[in-house]
Amino acid sequence: MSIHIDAAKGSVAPVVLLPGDPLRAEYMATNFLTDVTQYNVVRAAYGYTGTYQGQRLSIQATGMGIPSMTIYATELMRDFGAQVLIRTGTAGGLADDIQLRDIVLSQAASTDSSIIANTFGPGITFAPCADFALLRRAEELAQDAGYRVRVGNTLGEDRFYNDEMDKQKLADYGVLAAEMETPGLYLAAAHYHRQALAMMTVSDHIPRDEHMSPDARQSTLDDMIRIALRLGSEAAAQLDE
Ligand SMILES: O=P(O)(O)O[C@H]1O[C@H](CO)[C@@H](O)[C@H]1O
Ligand SMILES: O=c1cc[nH]c(=O)[nH]1
Repeated sequence: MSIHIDAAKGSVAPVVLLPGDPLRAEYMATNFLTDVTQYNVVRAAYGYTGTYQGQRLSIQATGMGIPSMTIYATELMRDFGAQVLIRTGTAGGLADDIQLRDIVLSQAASTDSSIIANTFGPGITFAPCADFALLRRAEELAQDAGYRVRVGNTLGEDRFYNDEMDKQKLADYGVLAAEMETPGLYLAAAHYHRQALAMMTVSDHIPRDEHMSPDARQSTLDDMIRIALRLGSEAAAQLDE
């Protein structure tokens, strides 16, 4: 067990999907996995392990924000041996041509967080980025399924409510969407030499003040969840080889 995950070693699979919302973790486990066991309830950060298309996968809620994400990502990799981490989140669109329901794959994660400076000191602006093999395969799976998918730079911001930040400028520089965890995930994965990818469904468009209805949110998240599960099960099969 670790400080925030009260589970026996071996109860977490090498491939872990990471929604922020614990209820999304429960929804994913209940609706998509078979032979499910719940391995964590500490702080209601639910964790489940089950089977998808013959492969053992885990789903761990990470909470909101980079500090929370880095706790779970670190403990999963350091204490439970997780090798592949796939975030299944939501995001607010920034770019003009992003629409609600799009799936965004975070190729690189810009941030206003201090974690980069805390890690590398002044003078270095480390660029947290996705594992390329996961990124390429996720895009392929989404394209093949006919989903609208975008790949690019995302913003992992420290504050959900932040009207001081010049988000228009970020959009002008190609940042597709904003969320709150991916820089922490990519930085932790780089530290432990593991593979990570963040995928987000666009649930809001920030400049246009658009928001997905609860029904649309549910069905569109299902599309992303299927891509993440398929990607995760392929990664698990490769780890077994
Ligand atoms: O839907 P999740 O995965 O929680 O992700 C997004 O939603 C939360 C904000 O509402 C933040 O955690 C943000 O990153
Ligand atoms: O961080 C987030 C997540 C969803 N929608 C937003 O506007 N921001």
